[in-house]
Amino acid sequence: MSDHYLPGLEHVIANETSISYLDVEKEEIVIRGYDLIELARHVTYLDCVGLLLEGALPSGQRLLEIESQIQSVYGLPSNVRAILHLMPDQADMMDVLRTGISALASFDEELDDRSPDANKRKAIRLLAKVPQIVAYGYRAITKQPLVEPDPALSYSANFLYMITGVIPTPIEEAIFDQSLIVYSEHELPNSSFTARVIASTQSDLYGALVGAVASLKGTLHGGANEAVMHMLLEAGSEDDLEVLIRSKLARKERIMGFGHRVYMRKPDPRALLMKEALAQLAVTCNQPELYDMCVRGEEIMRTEKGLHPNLDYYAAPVYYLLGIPIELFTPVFLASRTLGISAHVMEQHANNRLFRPRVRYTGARDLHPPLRRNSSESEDENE
Ligand SMILES: CC(=O)SCCNC(=O)CCNC(=O)[C@H](O)C(C)(C)COP(=O)(O)OP(=O)(O)OC[C@H]1O[C@@H](n2cnc3c(N)ncnc32)[C@H](O)[C@@H]1OP(=O)(O)O
Ligand SMILES: O=C([O-])CC(=O)C(=O)O
Repeated sequence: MSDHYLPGLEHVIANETSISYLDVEKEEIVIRGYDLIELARHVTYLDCVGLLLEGALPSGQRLLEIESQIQSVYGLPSNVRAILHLMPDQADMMDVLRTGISALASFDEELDDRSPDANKRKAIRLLAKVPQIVAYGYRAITKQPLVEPDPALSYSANFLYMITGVIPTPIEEAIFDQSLIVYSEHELPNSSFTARVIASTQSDLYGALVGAVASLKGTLHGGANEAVMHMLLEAGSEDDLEVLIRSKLARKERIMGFGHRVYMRKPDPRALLMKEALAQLAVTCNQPELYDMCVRGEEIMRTEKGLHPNLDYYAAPVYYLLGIPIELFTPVFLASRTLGISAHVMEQHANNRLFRPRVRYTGARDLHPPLRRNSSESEDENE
């Protein structure tokens, strides 16, 4: 047994996969052979559903089938809706989502069937229902009118519509779809790893996804997109953002939306795409100052720390301009990542080896407990 220990499993190869790979040198995110950014520019999120779950980009006919399969299972069981209504007003939306997915599991008749076909059908059901848990859960808790899915809309337009209650413009729809693609899969982040670890015990897709929700909630991972928006709003202007970032850095605080375990000091290609989207939206929404503020933040971090923005830095203001409530930024990320996580769980189930690593022990040895069980006499002796 090797006693080589790398904290945080940094640089450790923990899996073989044919799903995706971060080629940091080439600044490319490889998704089943394709460049993620090229996919985001040319195809739709539903194409990526075919690519990730079935291994190849779907034909036009298959794409229509995927769309109708998803639409045919839109809707939440009434008991799941009731559970969402019971969540307290102050609940974190990631906790609401975790609870909703967990509740949904027991309504899936194929829950414990780990065959590739059953897993794919469950993934399709999750892709239909997770966005609705996000939108419905938020509206239930904030006591807003509930918005049912509209099958006349595209997958992404419908998701945004269920959240905002307004049918998006074609530009908004296209940008939101691109954001879902860039959030859909990213090799082996903490959340997908968590899901694979859970799946490796032969546990089910829903359980693995619930674990991934808990992982993604943290601000070192998905939770950063919400933290970024709070920081931008707290600053309110370019100059004040500079002051805020500098004062945080002086206090040795982390600036959310910057840095990445794998990219380290190289750019995250997804952030560049979302920066373009922000530039476009800032014009259509007449909010050029938000774009300028973000660019200033990026420049300060590059000069002060040599760090680049990650996807969350530019996705946050994009979601803000799309009218998505800040509490839903991370849930939307999870809804999109449900796709990649499902692919990882399917791959794990298809070629499984239980995850069970070892530790480097740093605790005490050779201690002996007091003898409490024999008699009160011997216990007294020990005291
Ligand atoms: C979609 C996603 O999930 S992307 C990640 C989203 N998360 C965030 O944006 C949170 C902010 N970022 C971070 O905390 C980190 O960059 C992480 C957690 C993402 C990656 O961290 P790690 O790989 O553990 O990097 P590590 O902690 O070793 O940092 C290396 C150096 O960069 C600094 N650093 C890294 N990120 C940041 C940051 N956001 N702000 C300020 N300094 C930072 C560290 O302080 C450290 O500096 P030092 O060498 O002077 O001590
Ligand atoms: O890869 C990571 O560690 C985090 C990340 O960017 C993602 O999950 O999209």
